Amino acid sequence: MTKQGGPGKGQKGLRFDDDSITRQKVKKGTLRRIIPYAMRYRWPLAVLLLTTVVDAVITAASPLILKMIIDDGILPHRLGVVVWLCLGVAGLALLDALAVYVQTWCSGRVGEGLVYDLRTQVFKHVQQQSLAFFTRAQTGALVSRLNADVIGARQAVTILLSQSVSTIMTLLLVLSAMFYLSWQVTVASLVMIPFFLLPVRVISRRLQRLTRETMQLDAAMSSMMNERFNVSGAMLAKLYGRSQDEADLFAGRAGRVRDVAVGAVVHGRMLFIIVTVLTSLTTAVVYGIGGNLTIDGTLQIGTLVAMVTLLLRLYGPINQLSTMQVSVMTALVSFDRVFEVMDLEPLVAERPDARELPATTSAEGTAPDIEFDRVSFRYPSADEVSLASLESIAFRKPERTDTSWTLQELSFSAPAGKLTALVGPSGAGKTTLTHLVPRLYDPTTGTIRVGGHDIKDLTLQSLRDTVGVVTQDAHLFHDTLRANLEYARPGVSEQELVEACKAALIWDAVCALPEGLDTVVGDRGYRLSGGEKQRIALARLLVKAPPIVVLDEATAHLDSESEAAIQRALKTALAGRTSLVIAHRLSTIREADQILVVEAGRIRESGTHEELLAAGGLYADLYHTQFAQQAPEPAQVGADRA
Ligand SMILES: Nc1ncnc2c1ncn2[C@@H]1O[C@H](COP(=O)(O)OP(=O)(O)OP(=O)(O)O)[C@@H](O)[C@H]1O
Repeated sequence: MTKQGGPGKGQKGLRFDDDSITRQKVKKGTLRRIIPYAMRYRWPLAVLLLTTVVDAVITAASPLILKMIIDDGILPHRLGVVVWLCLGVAGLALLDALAVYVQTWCSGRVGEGLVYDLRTQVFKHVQQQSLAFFTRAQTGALVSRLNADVIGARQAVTILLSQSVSTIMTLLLVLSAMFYLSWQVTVASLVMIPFFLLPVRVISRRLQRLTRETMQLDAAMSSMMNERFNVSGAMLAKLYGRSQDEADLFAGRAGRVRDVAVGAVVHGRMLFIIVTVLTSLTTAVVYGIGGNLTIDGTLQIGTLVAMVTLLLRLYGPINQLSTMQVSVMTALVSFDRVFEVMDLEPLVAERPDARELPATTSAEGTAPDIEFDRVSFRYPSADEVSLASLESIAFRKPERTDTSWTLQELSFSAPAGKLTALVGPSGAGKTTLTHLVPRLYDPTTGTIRVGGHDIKDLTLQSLRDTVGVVTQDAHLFHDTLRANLEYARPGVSEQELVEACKAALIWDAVCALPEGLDTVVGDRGYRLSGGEKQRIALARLLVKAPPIVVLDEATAHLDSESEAAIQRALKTALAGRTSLVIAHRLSTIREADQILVVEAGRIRESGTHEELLAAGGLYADLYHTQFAQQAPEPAQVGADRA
């Protein structure tokens, strides 16, 4: 998340003008890495280069024909020559149009193909990152890698190959033609060019920086919109009465985008003005000197016209040549930024020789057990999981010291098919512990085994097929209930969906919805109550039917009817499964076959409810402060257990 000094105030934490972001140098070897991408399109690229050469030849040749029309046709009154040469010019114009058409098609094919390749690769790679990466990287910055940078990277291939070949070919051919026609006029017209090249270079460099900064600021702006326009962000702004501050903060960011964009437009225009002035001055020189030579009779009038036409065709490539280095650098930096994301090794990776976890069912006695063997865990630091440019905040100092262990030397076994409850004070590390089982994070030291297999030896797919997780605030996609449930197991039958909903005691509520299972839910859809959402999450778990269940019970206080419904639904969901439950309800704790008391990242006590109460330790304290008031009437306990 973006660190903020406070809405509307100076954004000290944000460093958009950070050198690491705007002045990035291209890393060594980037060019070499681009080649395989380009090679996939070698045929369209070859045609692209061929048509570029054809275009350059026609550009240089047509003024020469113009000269011949005037000098060899019009002046000596030879109509036949004029007609044939004009037909030649028309033919060349058509050929050039065809060449440019094919060139554009090939360039689009290569460019868009490259955008597709890079986008799909980055998307897949980002999905493989560990949860730690997503807790740090800004969504807007990530989205901009897939949009702006990927498009910038496309330029690298198209500019590098087609523009550079076209520029160099045109320059060589046009200059040769000019020298051939009159070396004196050519030299005179070229003398001024160096005086213009220096300012062009300086301005292009500034333009490059401004373009990069615009990209970064745009990413920050879209990040802010992403955060503020989702339901939770919008609600927070309203509840704390910060709408005006938010508007001011946004106006500040939009203002910077405006200022930088104005700078970019002005610099771009300055380049254009310089080239126009240069063209006008040199045209004047050519007409001045060439006119003189024509009056002398040294030059023919057709040669003079051809010289001026060639000169006008020279400045486009000269301008491109002076800015090409900058354009190529900008495009290469974009490639670099895409590679930077792709080089980020996922912290949780599958071993090359990973094995499938043998399929098990949830039938009593066949679910695998879970074993923690001296497991310690420390949350990875920022530079291990993320990139400064994805956080919009440069790392200034190491974030943590080696002593900040979240879990220390945990050893326990959650028996197969049994319910293990985790209790403990807030911040003790219970959620962190459960995140290690489906490998959302990997332990820093120690081993976790499922069914006797080290989970690091298993394929991620088979592990995640085996472990089902229900978090406290279950997320539902903005889609129909049916699609949300099918997400757990694509292809599940209607009958199974209905059964899962019935078992999670949510079927009646689903039937009461405007369109039943086809009601759109999630962030922008139909709002379900907290209890309903929990039971939908349980139904989704039942659709998946995993042998191991990791569950974080809702802390929200529910009315006794909903509480009883969830409790019954839970009993069904957990039956026969190896369950690890972060328990907030006395009823769950009483049901547990084993209770682990977690405090400050360690397991302090373990046993059954009765044993731990009798021991009079931490659990007994917790029981009296947190759970005792939930104690139901004796009659209800009896009913629950029945
Ligand atoms: N993504 C994270 N990065 C860094 N530290 C984290 C992260 N998530 C949690 N922590 C820290 O780890 C510690 C344990 O947090 P955890 O959420 O596991 O506790 P908990 O026992 O589940 O608490 P609660 O019952 O309040 O949910 C806390 O000090 C927390 O600040």
